[in-house]
Amino acid sequence: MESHHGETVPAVAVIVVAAGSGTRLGRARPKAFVEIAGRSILERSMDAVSGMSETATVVVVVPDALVADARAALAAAGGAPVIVVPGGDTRQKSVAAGIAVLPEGTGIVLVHDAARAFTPSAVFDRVVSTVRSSGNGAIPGLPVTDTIKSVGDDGVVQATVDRSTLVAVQTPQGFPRAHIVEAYARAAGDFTDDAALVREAGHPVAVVPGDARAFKITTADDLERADDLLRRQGMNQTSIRTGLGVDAHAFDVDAELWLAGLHWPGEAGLAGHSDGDVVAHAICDALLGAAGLGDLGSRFGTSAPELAGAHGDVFLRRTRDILAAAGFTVGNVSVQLVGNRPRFAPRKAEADALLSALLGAPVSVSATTTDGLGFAGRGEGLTAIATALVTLTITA
Ligand SMILES: Nc1ccn([C@@H]2O[C@H](COP(=O)(O)OP(=O)(O)OP(=O)(O)O)[C@@H](O)[C@H]2O)c(=O)n1
Ligand SMILES: C[C@](O)(CO)[C@H](O)COP(=O)(O)O
Repeated sequence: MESHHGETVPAVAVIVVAAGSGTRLGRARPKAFVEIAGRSILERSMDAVSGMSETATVVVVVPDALVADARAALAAAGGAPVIVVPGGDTRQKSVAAGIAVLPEGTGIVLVHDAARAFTPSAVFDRVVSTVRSSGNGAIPGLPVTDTIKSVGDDGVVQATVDRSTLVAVQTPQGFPRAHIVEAYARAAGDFTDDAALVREAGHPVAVVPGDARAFKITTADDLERADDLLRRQGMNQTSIRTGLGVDAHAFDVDAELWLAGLHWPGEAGLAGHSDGDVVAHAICDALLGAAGLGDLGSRFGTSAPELAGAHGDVFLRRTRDILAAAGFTVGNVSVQLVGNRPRFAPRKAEADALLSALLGAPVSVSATTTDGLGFAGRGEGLTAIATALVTLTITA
């Protein structure tokens, strides 16, 4: 996919595997079609996919006998069109059926268990952003909290396993398309997750933070847990707030340029008490404003000697921590840089990845000029305008 500024942004596809029978759940219907409080497990999973920050192609893999029903139900639910295909008799075969119908131009593939019906959309975004910035696979995982034992056939404990290197992995699992296509083409044997195949094919896979709500509905107890979660969500109120931040600095030809947290060798710098990084400063103002927690000036005034010459990442980390301490979660940030130089597009992906990692949420920076108008058009300085979305959950 070609972006406004000419750089290539890999298009994302999500394969939702929903073709399992749900033997361990023990219901008459295949598991993904079992309802929780009036909506099927599959429909609830689709909510998380629709909540992703970027639009993805969605492929849903269902039992052969339910393809027509699923097509009708998903079309009736509205939203973007979904490709529905029949699965196989193992999860791996169902994923392979989804891979076979991926459209041309897909660059990043996420595979998600429909059975993880309450996975927050932020987990999908986190996986996409890590695959995009690293060029390798990424899977969500949680630390193992129980003591783990290996046990012999006789039921007697053999050893205590060191859990410090263990992680319980979830979905969505994301990969560059070439890695997962190669891994499935070479698959020898049946594996329980996609990362295992991709590792077998020799590609690295990173673990990113998972989420307790991404638990897999496997047994009847898990259905009860799902009911409880819905009840608790009904009692919690999430407040969504947006904020706007604007910053401008004049060029200083004797200074080094730091912009969007990056060093730009050979470019004129920006004048200021700190390093003048307008992108970082506008983001901080947008975040603080959204949370009603002041602004850059009141939080990090020019009287603070330790902030003289400070780089943008210092302000971003501090702002992130101020919001987290007050209970806010950053949803996403969008920034537009206004000015003639530097040419931003070649380093957009690098800037987005750095800022997203700093804030733990998707950040997208774009750039534009003013057709020669105003101080930016005359090449006297730079402006950045940022918007931020933050959420605050109040538990009743
Ligand atoms: N042949 C299969 C088996 C599993 N899955 C999907 O893979 C995910 C994870 O599998 P699991 O939870 O183990 O589902 P089931 O195989 O249905 O469960 P069981 O082993 O209890 O039968 C589920 O969303 C399931 O629908 C699939 O698409 N095709
Ligand atoms: C893909 C998976 O959900 C990651 O935890 C898991 O491996 C599926 O395993 P199952 O044996 O099919 O339940």
